[in-house]
Amino acid sequence: MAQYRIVSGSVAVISIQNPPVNALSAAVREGLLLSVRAAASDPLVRSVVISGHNGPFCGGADIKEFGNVSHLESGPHLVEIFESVEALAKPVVAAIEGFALGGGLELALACHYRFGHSEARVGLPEVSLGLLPGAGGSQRLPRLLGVRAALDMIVTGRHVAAGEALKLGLLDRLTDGNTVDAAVRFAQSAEGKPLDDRRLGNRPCPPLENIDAFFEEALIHARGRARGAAAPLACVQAVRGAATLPFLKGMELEKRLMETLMTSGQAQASRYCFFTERGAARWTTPTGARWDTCRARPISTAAVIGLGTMGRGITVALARAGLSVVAVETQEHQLDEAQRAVSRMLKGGGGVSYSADLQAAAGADLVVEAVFEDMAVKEEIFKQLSSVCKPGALLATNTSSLDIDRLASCTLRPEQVLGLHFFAPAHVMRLLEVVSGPRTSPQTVAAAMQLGRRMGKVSVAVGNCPGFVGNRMLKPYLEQAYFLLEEGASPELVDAALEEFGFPMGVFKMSDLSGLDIGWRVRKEEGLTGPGVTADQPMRTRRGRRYSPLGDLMCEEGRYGQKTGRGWYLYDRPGARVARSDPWLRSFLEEYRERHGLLARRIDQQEVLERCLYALINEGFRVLEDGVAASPQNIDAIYVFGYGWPKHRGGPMFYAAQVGLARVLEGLEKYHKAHPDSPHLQPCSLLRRLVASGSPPIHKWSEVVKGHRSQL
Ligand SMILES: CC(C)(COP(=O)(O)OP(=O)(O)OC[C@H]1O[C@@H](n2cnc3c(N)ncnc32)[C@H](O)[C@@H]1OP(=O)(O)O)[C@@H](O)C(=O)NCCC(=O)NCCSC(=O)/C=C/CCCCCCCCCCCCC(=O)O
Repeated sequence: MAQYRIVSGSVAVISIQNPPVNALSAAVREGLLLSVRAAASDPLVRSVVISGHNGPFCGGADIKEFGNVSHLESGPHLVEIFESVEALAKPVVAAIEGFALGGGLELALACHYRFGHSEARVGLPEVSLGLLPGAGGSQRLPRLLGVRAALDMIVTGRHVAAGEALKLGLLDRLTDGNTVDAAVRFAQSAEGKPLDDRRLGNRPCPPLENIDAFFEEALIHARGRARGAAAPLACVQAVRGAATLPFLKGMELEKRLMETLMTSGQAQASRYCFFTERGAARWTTPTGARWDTCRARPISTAAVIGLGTMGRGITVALARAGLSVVAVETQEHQLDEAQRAVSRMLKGGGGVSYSADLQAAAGADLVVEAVFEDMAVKEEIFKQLSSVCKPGALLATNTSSLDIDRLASCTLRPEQVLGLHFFAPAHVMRLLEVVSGPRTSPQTVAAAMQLGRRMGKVSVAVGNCPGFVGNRMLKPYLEQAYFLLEEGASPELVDAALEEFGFPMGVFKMSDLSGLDIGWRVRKEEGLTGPGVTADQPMRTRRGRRYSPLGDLMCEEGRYGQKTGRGWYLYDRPGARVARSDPWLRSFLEEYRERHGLLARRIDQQEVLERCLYALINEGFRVLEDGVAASPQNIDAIYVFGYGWPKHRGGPMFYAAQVGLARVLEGLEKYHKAHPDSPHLQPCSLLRRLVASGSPPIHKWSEVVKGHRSQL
């Protein structure tokens, strides 16, 4: 687990060996400490190089051990090992290839010199795991870089490229060649030289003026960005310790803060997200296809049909992944504008050609249709693509809710039809829902999942149903928010509750951002509003269920959200982003309630959260029951990476487990009793069964799900 060898007569090379990322597991820690002691006691050894075996230096502490305190406590502790490294009376050089992250960089900081490959990256990303750099990183980095630069790295957790790390003084030298060889040569040149000044634990932190004001401001800033996460604030406290306390006292503070974080629900949730993100690559589909039994055909050319906002973003995402893309827009004026916009985003041409003719898609391996949400238009395009495109080409739609199977039926190659549901802006958002219908072939899914990875997306394979997974679950959430307005809440109250929970924006601000007219169009297609609804129908009931026409009424007033400068909030001008409360809306809601005989009551944030989130979670259980998502982890990945669900709360299904399934069930029962005309509040049978089976942990839910028959 740590290889030890002597090279060039006097240099001990200690190589961390734990593929794939050389994480610091108990066995590695054991090996590392033994090796350091061996180097210390061998009189022939005059210097030491620490490297990673087979490429990467070290991905940090072994995150898999974090859930288990006995694992964490077995083997020597990182702090103890790093102290031994720093105290060594022989120069120690870290040879960093690939990455040095978290505990990996903390190890490098304990070394006396740091050599990096020019393509390496370094960082302290513990904050995104709900932690802080708890093996001396929060104390050594500020002593090396100064408080400002260290605080930025620690609070954001960002990866820093080698070039920047050199400029910051984090790396001493860079090489384009073999890092270990260069480090060995350097170590030999440093043999016998004094090391006191190279030990960061001996150094004071570079002084900073107005230190109290600096940290007060840093805390306010971190609190604003943390959205309820504790780790960023603890990071600020720890760095303040580095700036104001002697090293050993700072280390004690770091340890206390780390112990609190490590055992917190937030760290557990963040860790869960880390593995959930990676687990999505091991996909399965409702038809039984699996990631490890299908070979993907490579995709190197793509066509995008329709160059509105989504089509442009998709073009950029594909081009950035190295595909050669032809972007097709049949409306000439839109084509020119799109070409300029895409070129701007790509900062140049970037392998994209443009055409106004669908025939241009003929040679593509993959076509992504991204025209507006109109089934008839999409059906026509799929019919044409079926004959235009080469055999074997995959035909994808970027619809956010329409039936993939219906589109597949318009083609002569239904097994090659799928949904690629990108999220706006498509070149930025990490999530991709890969939607397969009953006839989509496993190879098609495999190719799409592989492409998603190339684009740097978290790709989640889901089944076909209205809204797929994400938007299907969003519907009951939105519906409850509307109902709450009818019952007496304001958009500000609902949004404040959700933002305090950790969403970047509440449901009404989100609705203003994406445009109220989108949902209006969908409701018209579904026959819930518009000309198909006769005057004798009750306004607040559809198909025997409670219905809120509030969104429709807003659209009839021309209030589409940010784009019209008015929605649930008021904006300075169309397209402006800063939401202000609108007195008009207050009167509008009062008049609406009066017209419908609704008595406004006092609603608190707790009710907002329970009504909106439990309804969404309940639909999540239905999604699992139907087999549309393969696992609760996949649902959580969708919500964290596509819908702004706060990472430190793990995703809706994880949150339900953390709250307690019995409590969620009880809440739903209570609210359904009070609102029997709202079926989304009726607890789903899977939730009941899970509670009846003693609320097993989330990774065992699949055993209960298996008892259900998939409806797909
Ligand atoms: C950039 C990466 C490293 C690589 O990316 P990529 O090449 O794309 O590969 P991936 O698909 O991401 O990963 C490949 C597989 O490797 C697994 N993996 C990755 N990193 C780790 C890791 N650090 N540990 C374990 N496993 C890891 C990954 O899951 C993949 O496997 P699989 O597909 O899931 O099977 C990228 O992977 C990356 O970014 N990794 C994470 C880097 C990171 O965040 N590092 C920081 C880790 S935290 C840390 O280092 C902390 C250090 C200080 C610890 C101090 C401990 C003190 C404990 C005191 C508390 C006491 C508690 C007291 C309790 C009580 O009260 O009793």
